[in-house]
Formats: sequence, C-alpha cells, structure tokens
Amino acid sequence: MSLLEVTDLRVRYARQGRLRAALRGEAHDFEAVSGVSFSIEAGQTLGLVGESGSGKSTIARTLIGLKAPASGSIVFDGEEVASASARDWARLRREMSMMWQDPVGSLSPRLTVRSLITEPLRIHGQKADRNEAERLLSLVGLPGEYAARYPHQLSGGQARRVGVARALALDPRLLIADEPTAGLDMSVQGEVLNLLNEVQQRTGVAILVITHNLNLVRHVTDRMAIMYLGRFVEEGPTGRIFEHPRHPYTKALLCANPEPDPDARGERVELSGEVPSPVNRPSGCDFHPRCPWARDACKVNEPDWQTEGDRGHRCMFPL
Ligand SMILES: Nc1ncnc2c1ncn2[C@@H]1O[C@H](COP(=O)(O)OP(=O)(O)OP(=O)(O)O)[C@@H](O)[C@H]1O
Repeated sequence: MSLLEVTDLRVRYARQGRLRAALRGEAHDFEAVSGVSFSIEAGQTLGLVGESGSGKSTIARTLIGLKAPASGSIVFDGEEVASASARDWARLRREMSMMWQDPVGSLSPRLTVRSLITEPLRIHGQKADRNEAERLLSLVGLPGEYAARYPHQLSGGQARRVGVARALALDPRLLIADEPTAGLDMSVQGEVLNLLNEVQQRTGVAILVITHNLNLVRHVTDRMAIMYLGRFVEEGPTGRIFEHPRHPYTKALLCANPEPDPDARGERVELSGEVPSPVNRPSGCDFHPRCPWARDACKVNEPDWQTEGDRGHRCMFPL
C-alpha cells in the first residue's frame, strides 16, 4: 500500500462574477483540479510541475485539508482523509507537513530561530526543549548557535534550512514543499536541493515537491507528474521522462528549461500562447490550442491515458 493514494480528485472554486454567470445560465464555479490520480510511496519523492494556474497548489491545499475536494478520494496511510474528523486532522497535520514558499519570511521577525522551529511542537502540545531545537538544526546542517538568531540575520539558504527544520519538527511522514527554491539564486538553489535529498535519507520522509524548477525535479524526485489545466498529462519515473518525454506539453516545458539537459533527445517544441482558463476549457484535448501537432480530431476527442513501457510511465494522448 502506498503512503498517499489520490484517486480521481476534483476541486472546484467559485467563479468571479458569479451573479452575472448565473444570470446567463452558466455554472457558478469551475474545476481547478479535474480528475487527478497519483500515489506516493513511503520515503519517495514526487515532483509536480506545470505552469502557473495549472492547479498544483490547489492539490497541496486539498491534501492538508485547507480546501475540501468536490469529489474523489485521498487515502493517507490507509485512512480516507475526506471523512477525517477534527480529531483525526490533529493527528494528520502532524504526519503531513507543509513547507510554504518563503517559509521564514512569512513568519514573525521577532521570533528567534529556536522559537520558529519548535513552534509546531508547542502548537501540538509537545515539550520543546533546547535539545529538540539543536536536533532539528543539525538535521538541516546548521550549527546549534543559530538557535539564538533572528530571521533577518539569516541568508536566503539558511532561511530555507530553518523552514525545512520547522516543517520536520513533528517528524512528518509526508513533507509537501511548495516552490522550495523560489526567489533563491542558482548556487543557493543547489544547496536547498542537496538539503532535501539529505533530509530524506536521514528521516525517510516522503516528499511532494511543487515547482516550476525543472532542475529541482531532476535532482530531487523519483517520479514526476506534469499538470496542465488541472489535469495530469504525463506521469512517470523522473529520469525516464527527462530522457523520453512523450506529451507535447512535457516536451515544450523541458525545451523551455533555462538549463536544458545535455542528454535530452527528441525534437524542440516551442510553447506559445497563454494557458487557457479552467473556467473556459477548450473542447477535446485541453492542450490542442497550443499544440504544434494538433489535428482536427484533437478539437473533439478527449484524450486518454496510454502506458509507455513497464515502469509506470503514462501519458495522455488523443484517441
Ligand atoms: N481561492 C481561489 N478562488 C478562486 N480561484 C482560485 C483560487 N485559488 C486558485 N484559483 C484558480 O485555480 C486555478 C489553479 O490555481 P493554483 O494556484 O492551484 O495553480 P498553481 O499551478 O499552483 O499556480 P502557481 O504556480 O502560480 O502557484 C487557477 O485558475 C487559479 O486562478
């Protein structure tokens, strides 16, 4: 059994201008996540990539109970999360930890690093002694004396380390990291990337990384999923997708990577045009308005999953 198993997840938001939409007889909400299924094994890392607005953060918010799914199932360690009571959630929140973008910048500048990293323990009614702060700091490669520092005394890379320490305070089994390298320069990004790998080796935590950063995905994840307009278009082992991307959108994303993979094969695909809105989905295949290989059939036929080889690599293709 996987640690996390998500099946046919659908998440809806209210539309802007709901009243006008209602008067025109249109739906008052839209699907931001539209039938997504995936699983994460204990101790493994899954990367979720896709342009802004594709629904990545919505999946994360739904996993940790900040947004209710419209339908579908989320099973964490054998337990259906959708039917969890408030008491179950108190436990689930310890086991699934979220590391937000800029995790320290968003916290109080008046708290010391010690208070910041041990705060989750206090919130959950656990004792947070000096040893605990030191244990967490050493887990993320910072010397114990950093406990007395304030956020403004930290470099960008140190701040991310503190963010990771805070997210690991309750010994979670799943860490959800939303854009862990956003806003950092290249050398510090490398530092964060190594940190996530090290932390995983030391603690065995499973990680879901949400990012635009393909280098992060390449170096940190075991598997990756590419999202477009609220749906997965391709999923599989990371190395295999980088070497043999199948979906035209995946190919375009890999070509647009500022640090392309020197081993990558296959044709260049340029991505043009804006991501359409999930409020007004294109007919047929979501990607057809931007796809260089679109045929007339793609405007009509819904694509479906096709398996690529035997390592759980699958891709959405038009029928
Ligand atoms: N609270 C909200 N109310 C209404 N619509 C929302 C809300 N949050 C997100 N959306 C919409 O849902 C869709 C998915 O957004 P989401 O933030 O999940 O995408 P994302 O891939 O995480 O983007 P980013 O990389 O910019 O964070 C977008 O069309 C977005 O405008």
